[in-house]
Amino acid sequence: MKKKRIYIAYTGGTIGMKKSAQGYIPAEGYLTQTVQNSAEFNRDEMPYFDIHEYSPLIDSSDMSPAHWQLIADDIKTKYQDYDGFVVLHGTDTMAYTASALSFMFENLTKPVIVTGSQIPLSQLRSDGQVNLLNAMFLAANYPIAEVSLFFNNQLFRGNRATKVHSDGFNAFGSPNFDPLALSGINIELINGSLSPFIESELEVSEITPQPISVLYLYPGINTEIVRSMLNDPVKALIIMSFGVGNAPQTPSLLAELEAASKRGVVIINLTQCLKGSVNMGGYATGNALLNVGVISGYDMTLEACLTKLHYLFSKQLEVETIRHLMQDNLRGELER
Ligand SMILES: NC(=O)C[C@H](N)C(=O)O
Repeated sequence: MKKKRIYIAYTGGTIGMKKSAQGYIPAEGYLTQTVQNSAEFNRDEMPYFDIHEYSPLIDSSDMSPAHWQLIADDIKTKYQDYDGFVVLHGTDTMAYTASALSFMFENLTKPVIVTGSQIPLSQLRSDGQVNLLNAMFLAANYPIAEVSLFFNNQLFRGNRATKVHSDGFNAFGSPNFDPLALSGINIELINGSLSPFIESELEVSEITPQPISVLYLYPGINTEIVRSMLNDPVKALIIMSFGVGNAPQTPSLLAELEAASKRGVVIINLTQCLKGSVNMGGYATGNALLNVGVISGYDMTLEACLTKLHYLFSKQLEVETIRHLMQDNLRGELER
């Protein structure tokens, strides 16, 4: 069988960092040289690969929608020349980028796997080699045509993954959707299916920064705070609510939400709980939100919800269409 070719878009993150007086910082050229010169990455069983090192390399806390666009456009340019794509990325906002890419790509017929590490390759006990090696191997030999995130021997659907551990190797989870694949002694497919080879033209949607507020509810929250989060130019508010989608029934707070919804702000209800879905029919406290025009985000992650809003608002659709599509399953990001 013909050896596969993998394109590695290296955007930054801990994986290629080195120590400095201020803490870890991205180190130009270090990762690229280390991987190119490593016997392990050049074994016969491994695919051919090219690494494109972005300039500047960034800590993923500095990622923005403009970077999502850069990565998506980069992959589009190389799409016909490679069999699969790996995006090397910092872990802090990795789930946002994976979610954003999942919405931006239409007709994806090749795997795009986002990965990184918790300890730099330059340090002892790094998880970088295992993560990158597996991501490349999976992209070449287990092509699942979607945007996924590989970490700690698990391949997750990108728009279902979320960072759950700040300093463990098991940094990511996918609380509402079992992994696409597990990498143990054998590679085991769980929710992923291997894609038949189809020649197709990749479409990339443009994404532009959107003014979106995220409101994390807590007992005693006052209406002033909520009002300030709904001020112009805010186009959408994501409410991180209690339990199955409940909020305090304070009349002034509900009135603010209703007024905002009536003037076209898209208000979405997500749960603060890591696992499970929103059901605004469960309690009167949730039903009150439904009655003032709040829509359900079901079991979406915050990352999926926020990037989906960016994607839909960038298309300049009618607000009603956006409300409708936010509740539809577009890329496997939610289950109703
Ligand atoms: N582990 C990491 O990659 C964290 C780093 N701050 C980043 O997100 O770029």
